[in-house]
Amino acid sequence: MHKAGFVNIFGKPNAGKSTLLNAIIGEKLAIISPKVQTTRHRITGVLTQPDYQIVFSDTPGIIDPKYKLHEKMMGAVKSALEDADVALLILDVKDSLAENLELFDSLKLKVPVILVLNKIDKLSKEEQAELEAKAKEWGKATAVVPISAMQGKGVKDLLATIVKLLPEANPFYPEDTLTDRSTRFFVAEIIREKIFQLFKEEIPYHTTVIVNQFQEKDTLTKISAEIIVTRETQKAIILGEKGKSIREIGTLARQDIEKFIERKVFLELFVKVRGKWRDNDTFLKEYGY
Ligand SMILES: Nc1nc2c(ncn2[C@@H]2O[C@H](COP(=O)(O)OP(=O)(O)OP(=O)(O)O)[C@@H](O)[C@H]2O)c(=O)[nH]1
Repeated sequence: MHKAGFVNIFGKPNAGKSTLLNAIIGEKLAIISPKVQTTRHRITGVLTQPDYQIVFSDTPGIIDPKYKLHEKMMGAVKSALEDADVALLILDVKDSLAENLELFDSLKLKVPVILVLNKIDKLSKEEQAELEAKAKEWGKATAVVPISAMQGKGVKDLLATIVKLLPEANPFYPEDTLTDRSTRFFVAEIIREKIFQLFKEEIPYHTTVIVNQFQEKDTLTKISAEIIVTRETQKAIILGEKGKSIREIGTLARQDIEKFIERKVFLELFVKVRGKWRDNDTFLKEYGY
């Protein structure tokens, strides 16, 4: 009997959705940073085993639609709600349980729910047992599974729990598929990740990245990308003194892209100012939101 289905991962920003997805798929699919709202797109990761296939989506953290960009992100959350076989609702164990449950209640889910308690490496055994008991009292989850996505703890149990809830079906994707996103997309995400890691406060939130050129040459892959910001002052910060900062972004990103595509990479980065890209529908479309 073969099982297959779609599983969506929901949770507040920083709950650990991307880390979990990466732990499951075993490749660096989603970018990870300690700042909130790094994940802006739905990312599908596909796990294929002899007797099952799970298609995962990592949705943007649940947030208020303050900007148009945020509205699009919430759109992604809603569309994910409608097409899953199982929903993983994930929370940070150090965050308020009541608040998270209230948020999950507001989603009005009609699919089976697995409540995932993440970051248990931050709790003692007693604290974990107490939290699990409280989480079970919620009553709306088919299962409550404690994990540490970072350490890979509990991930096997979680997979077994998911598989039990999946319908009988043939695989949806060929067995070597890891994701339906293009390499270009991941390249842009890796560059964005470096910006998140290197710059403080609001800079990363005013930034997007587009890959303009992706050319496979004989000995290397030539990539040219634009970093889009909203103000000249931000451009100056991204460039840094005598281009020091952008060179740093470039070096770090190139190393990771080389690991990801397993080829030598020549990476060219440009910074462009596009005022208010976050509130402009045409730009948002062009940048893939
Ligand atoms: N201690 C600990 N930290 C974790 C664990 N899982 C994730 N983190 C950390 O929590 C932070 C957020 O993780 P992400 O996976 O980016 O969270 P996310 O839910 O995808 O966040 P958004 O992209 O903002 O929606 C990162 O600093 C992770 O390293 C865990 O099991 N234990």
